[in-house]
Amino acid sequence: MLQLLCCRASITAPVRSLAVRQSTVRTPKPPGVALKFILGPAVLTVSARLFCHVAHCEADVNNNIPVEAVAKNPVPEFKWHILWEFVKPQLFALIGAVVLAFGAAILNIQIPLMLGELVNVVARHLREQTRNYVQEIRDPALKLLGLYGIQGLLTSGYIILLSRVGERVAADMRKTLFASLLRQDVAFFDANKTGQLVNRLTADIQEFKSSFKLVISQGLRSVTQTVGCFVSLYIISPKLTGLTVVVLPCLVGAGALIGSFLRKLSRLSQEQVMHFAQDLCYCTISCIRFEFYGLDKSCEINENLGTGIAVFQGMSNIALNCIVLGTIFAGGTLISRSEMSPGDLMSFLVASQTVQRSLASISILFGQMVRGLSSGARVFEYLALKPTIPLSGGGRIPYNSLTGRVDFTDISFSYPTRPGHQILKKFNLTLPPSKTVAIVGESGGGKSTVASLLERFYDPTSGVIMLDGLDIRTLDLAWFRGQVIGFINQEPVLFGSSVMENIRFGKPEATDAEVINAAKQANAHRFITGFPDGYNTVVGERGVTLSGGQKQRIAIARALIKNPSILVLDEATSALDAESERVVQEALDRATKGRTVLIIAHRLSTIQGADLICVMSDGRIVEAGTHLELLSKGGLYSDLIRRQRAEGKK
Ligand SMILES: Nc1ncnc2c1ncn2[C@@H]1O[C@H](COP(=O)(O)OP(=O)(O)OP(=O)(O)O)[C@@H](O)[C@H]1O
Repeated sequence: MLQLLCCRASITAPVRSLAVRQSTVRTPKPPGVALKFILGPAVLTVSARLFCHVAHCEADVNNNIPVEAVAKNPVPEFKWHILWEFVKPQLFALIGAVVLAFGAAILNIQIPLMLGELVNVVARHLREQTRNYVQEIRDPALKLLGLYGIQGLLTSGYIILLSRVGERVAADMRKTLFASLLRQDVAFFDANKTGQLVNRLTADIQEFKSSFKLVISQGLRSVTQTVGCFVSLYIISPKLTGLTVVVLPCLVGAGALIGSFLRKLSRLSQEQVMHFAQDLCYCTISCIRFEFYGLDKSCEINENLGTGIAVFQGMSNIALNCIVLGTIFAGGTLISRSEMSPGDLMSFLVASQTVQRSLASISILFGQMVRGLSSGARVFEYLALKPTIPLSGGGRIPYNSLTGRVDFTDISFSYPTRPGHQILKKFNLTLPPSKTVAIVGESGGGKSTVASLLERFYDPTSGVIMLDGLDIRTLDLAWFRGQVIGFINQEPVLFGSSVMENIRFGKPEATDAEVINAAKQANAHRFITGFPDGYNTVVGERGVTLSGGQKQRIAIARALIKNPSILVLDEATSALDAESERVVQEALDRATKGRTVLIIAHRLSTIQGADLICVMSDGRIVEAGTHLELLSKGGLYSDLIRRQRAEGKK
């Protein structure tokens, strides 16, 4: 699929032949891993983690965006209604996943309370030395075990469901985006880089899928757990919870201050790297010393940033440990006053750790969500694109009454990517039915542009192109390209399938007999049957296992199989050696009989038999006639002939 897209987007030739037919789940690194075992009142730890993480996160986000995009592209808007269209078919699975995740989160809230119960049993046993310890502990222990089991099952369940939803949504998005890209006209591929398109099909969709799964699963769990455990904390000990809430704003304030300083440093470092990357594009030897200075500066800022983060982590470690100590101290006081049991203290510490983990995970998820939304927005931007030249709709001319006469009337044209550069200026030309017209002229004069306009790869800026007196813009494009015009150019695009499939690409419903007949007309049958696998021979990627002349004859067969009324040959033999050219020319001579033919040629020797030869210069036709007429005129054409003969002798 991607190969097809690269093929379509990288050069116009493949685009033309196509146009004729028409998890790694990224788990965010937990910040402050060193603090893993700290049992601190969560809210307090979170502020530290949150701000520290934001600094990292910002650096990460920027690192993923190409310099060019950071500099120029505004982030497109995320369209929720488009996402809804993809999610709708998976709604049942999604609701199931949400319910299971919610259930798992509720059970997670119960676990600290159950642990507290267990500790109370142990403490009572120590205090009262009861003999039936096993009997007493069995029930709460089994309950806890059951809770762990159910929680595990629910977790597996929602992860399975969510990954199913994520994969299907991503696959649907990829298919729809690919189809949407294939519908675009050639001007779109002129303006957009292949890498960018492939990136949207792969990296952006992957990023969106990972974020989607992560945000729903962990987001739901974390929010539920945070709220639930907070309620538990309050129920266990309103006093301890109150203490926590008093300390919180101080820590959040300090964290915010240091966090904003670190973010500033991170931004500075990013800007430095960005400037370096941009400057490098234009850098000459003379400015290399300056660039080294830039690199040193960036290194210095990064070192400062590293030191800042390290100090921040160290300080938050100390703060968190002190808070655990403080909680145990305050809890111990409450226990000694019989206002709290040891089990309650245990529950408080475990619940607060759950809140701490959940809040830290929410802070990570926030960064992930921003990334996911911008990836999704980039994908949706291309999904919503409408081609300026629609592939279907419009009239058709019945085959029996189609004569194949083409008129270019007062055509002016500039490529959309270069609107100021006019290629054709009031260009006029008629291709009479069943006649061969050749266009010659200097390189870059606009000959291939005439063929592109006839194929409707672009529409003229002004003027009209008519088929049998009808403006081609009013005709059904799929019919026009698929049945009326056959196009053969210098670089035929073959796909890595069999010869049979490659020829059938011109007319998907063709029978084997039709394929063989087209191959015979194209002088290709003999060499194809000479292969051990005949028509089933696989031609290799882009036809690498065939010679230039063989590829060209398969392309001719592909064009002939649809029995087109008009044939466009754009430098069809110019890439071939003399022997291959002779064989291909023979095929072409046969193929052009009885059709309206437009030949664009470099080698003038190949078009001497044309009914009309037109010489192009400065965007219009300046001379026209047969070979002999033009020679006797002694104008531009005879000049070109003379020059080519002189070059041939060299
Ligand atoms: N896709 C495009 N976008 C912008 N400009 C283009 C595009 N394709 C061609 N051009 C420009 O249009 C002009 C005419 O190109 P065209 O290919 O029609 O010339 P040509 O006469 O066929 O040349 P040659 O004989 O070398 O094939 C050239 O200046 C070329 O640079």
